[in-house]
Amino acid sequence: MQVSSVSKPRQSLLGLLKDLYEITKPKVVFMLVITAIVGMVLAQEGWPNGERLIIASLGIGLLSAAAAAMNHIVDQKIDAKMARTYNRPIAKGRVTNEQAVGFAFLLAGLGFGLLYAWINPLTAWLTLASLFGYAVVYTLFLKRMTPQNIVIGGLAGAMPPLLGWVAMTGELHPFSLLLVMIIFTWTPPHFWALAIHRRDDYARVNIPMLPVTHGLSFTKNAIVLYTVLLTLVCFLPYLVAMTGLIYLVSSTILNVIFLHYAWRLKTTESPTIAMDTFKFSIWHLLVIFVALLVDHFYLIRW
Ligand code: HEM
Ligand SMILES: CC(C)=CCC/C(C)=C/CC/C(C)=C/COP(=O)(O)OP(=O)(O)O
Repeated sequence: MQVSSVSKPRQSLLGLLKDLYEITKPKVVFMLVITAIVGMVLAQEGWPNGERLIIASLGIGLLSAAAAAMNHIVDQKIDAKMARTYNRPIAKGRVTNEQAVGFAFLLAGLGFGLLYAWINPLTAWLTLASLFGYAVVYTLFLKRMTPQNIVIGGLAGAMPPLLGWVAMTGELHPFSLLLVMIIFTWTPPHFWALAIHRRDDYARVNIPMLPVTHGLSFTKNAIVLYTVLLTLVCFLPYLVAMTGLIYLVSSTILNVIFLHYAWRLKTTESPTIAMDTFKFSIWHLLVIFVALLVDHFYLIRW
């Protein structure tokens, strides 16, 4: 049999599975599911029904993973040109468009079906809307159009606590919106810190991220302002008696540290401070959501 010299070597099944796993952005999806679970737990007294919690987490996780895979499909050309992303499976051609599209729709169908059949239609539709918000509205349009891309697009990634809450109760509760607001105001400092570090990457592919369009100084000020806003938003769950002192003390300490990072990012020239701030942002959100859980079970009011 003749093998064309231009044909790519076929990769093993294990290699393909690893690549498909990678395009689901597993660490991000893990974090999204944690925030959804916190929404589920806070929706009632004590623990929610275990089986319902697992199915809802699976459904929200599958739709988030599908959204991430769609982001890889839409962004493959720019991913191929950026130092951070050039080795991604679709950008490199290790996963074909047909494979990726089939995989993304399979995950989306499974996730939607699980939520619709076993949880409730409202959760299924809202989660599908979040997928659409991230994979289409953010990735296909906003990302390429405006430096406010991640502020508006961040709403999709902020939705899981509300999705989790609706999964348990079938209703939209204002308390769940406070959790959405925390992630919504956290997203700009989370991402812009990374975008400062990767500014040249985004400039090369003409993606109008804030440090490219408005410069470093403007972006650093915006990070400080959003971190102040985040700190204020984090007081709200305590002020409306949704949470107790464990949450208040934990979130305040975390926000003071985040503010310190943001201030150092603005005022020092350290080459590592932008990435340090980005990395801290992930721990910050994770610990705040763990604190919400602990607070739910060991409520201390003052
Ligand atoms: C529009 C909103 C967002 C944007 C633009 C954004 C951007 C990014 C980017 C570019 C990375 C990759 C950094 C790298 O490759 O080293 C990243 C990593 C990460 N993001 Fe975000 N993010 C957003 C929202 C979120 C949300 C809502 C969450 C979770 C609640 C989240 C959690 C994470 C985590 C856990 C990582 C680390 C992943 C890893 O180490 O592989 N992000 N984010
Ligand atoms: C159903 C549901 C809750 C959907 C939300 C799905 C989701 C994966 C949200 C996370 C947001 C995120 C990682 C944005 C980065 O995209 P980017 O294209 O700017 O980053 P990249 O260059 O690393 O791909």
